[in-house]
Amino acid sequence: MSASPDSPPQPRRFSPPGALSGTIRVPGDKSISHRSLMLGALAVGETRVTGLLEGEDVLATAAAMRQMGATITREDDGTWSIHGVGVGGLLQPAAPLDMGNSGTSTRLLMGLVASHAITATFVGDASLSKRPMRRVIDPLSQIGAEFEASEGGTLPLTLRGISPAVPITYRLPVASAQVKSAVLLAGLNTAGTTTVIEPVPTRDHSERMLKGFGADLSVEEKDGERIITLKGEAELKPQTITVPGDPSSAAFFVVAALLVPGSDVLIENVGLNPTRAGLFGVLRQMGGSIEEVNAREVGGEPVADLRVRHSMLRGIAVDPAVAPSMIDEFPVLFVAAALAEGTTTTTGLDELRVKESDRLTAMAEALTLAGAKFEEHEDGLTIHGTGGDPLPGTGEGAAVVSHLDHRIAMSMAVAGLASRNGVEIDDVRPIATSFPNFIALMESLAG
Ligand SMILES: O=C(O)C1=C[C@@H](OP(=O)(O)O)[C@@H](O)[C@H](O)C1
Ligand SMILES: C=C(OP(=O)(O)O)C(=O)O
Repeated sequence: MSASPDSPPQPRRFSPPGALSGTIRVPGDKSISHRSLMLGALAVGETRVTGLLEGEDVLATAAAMRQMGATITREDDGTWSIHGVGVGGLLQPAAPLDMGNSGTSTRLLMGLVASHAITATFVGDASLSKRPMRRVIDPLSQIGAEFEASEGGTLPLTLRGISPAVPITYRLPVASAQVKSAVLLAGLNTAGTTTVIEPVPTRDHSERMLKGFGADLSVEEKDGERIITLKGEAELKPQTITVPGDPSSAAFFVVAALLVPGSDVLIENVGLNPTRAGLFGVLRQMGGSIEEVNAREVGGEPVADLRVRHSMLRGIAVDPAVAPSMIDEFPVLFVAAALAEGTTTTTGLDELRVKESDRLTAMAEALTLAGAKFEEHEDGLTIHGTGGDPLPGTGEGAAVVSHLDHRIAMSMAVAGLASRNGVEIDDVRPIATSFPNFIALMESLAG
């Protein structure tokens, strides 16, 4: 699978498989994989990474870091080796940085470039070129970087970094780990103290990993807010990193096992950082049988194996406060809710409208086509579940539209497993951005 514009769309039908059973291991965490490459590229010496996610988004980050001077190689056993250039040592890229479909690559790399005296042009695919970049342009302009971008603040854009940059204190206007990380990464090569105030906590991989690489970073909690302080002109020390499995990828198989009658599945090595694991708590609240076994720590992150068994789910009102800890998991939660008993309400999800697609409208359209019942609101969906009956599925000649969004494609693949007639998806190429072996793992569980 490749989302390269040169290859034609790949439609595919996902049909009810019978019970799912067996043991699988999902690929490495996407957020941690991006950050391993970026921080490794800024350390002096060799960083070694095992379990790196080899999806298109992460490979776009690797290519960009190479364009800016890092030496990054994959060894035959799958270990990645990164020789960094040192903080302040990024080189002027000779060509535009192609970010593909990846918001994380774009926003975090904009932070890195902003405090180096280099100029970079960022380009991306049709989905990424619609996504808002003003949220990083604003704080990075405050440090002194300059931008040439369209009125709407979208890609393609050119960023002229500055060194020395001005250290800032920035209060996040949106709950976004990407914006937080962009400001912190810019702070690495900025003399003085950079502070980010986070009114709503988001995934904390940047903080954990910056500390792990030896940056002087501290986090204080005050009046329910997180205040993150980073001392600049850092010297990062190379690390040996084991990337835990991605909970956002495990989510699809957790929901599939809950929905398909008779299923009993073990998903090994799932990262359970509390800023990421919100979905599993919500599914348990709905009555889902998800057991954590062999809880341990991998690469400084909590990890466990998840045993998931088919369960009758009940609709609930999902607390909007958990949204940041499961922000990428709502599309597949909507699928779970579509088969629950009673009504599930979700609110506070405006951010879903600016992901790879507008995930509220895309899921509303896709679930309608598959026969689910719900209402779309400004900031969420209300879903009326079937009470455990399979969804009808898509009819002859009808295909759900994935809008270049891997999570829409994978969520509707799960809906197909839990349907009577199967679900046809217009294009499964986007799945390769975050989960290249998704279909192979699904087939292995279906026996
Ligand atoms: O920092 C990260 O690695 C990510 C942050 C989130 O985006 P936002 O910062 O836009 O919420 C998430 O949706 C994305 O998949 C990965
Ligand atoms: C939103 C996502 O990723 P990104 O912002 O990196 O494109 C995602 O993986 O669901």
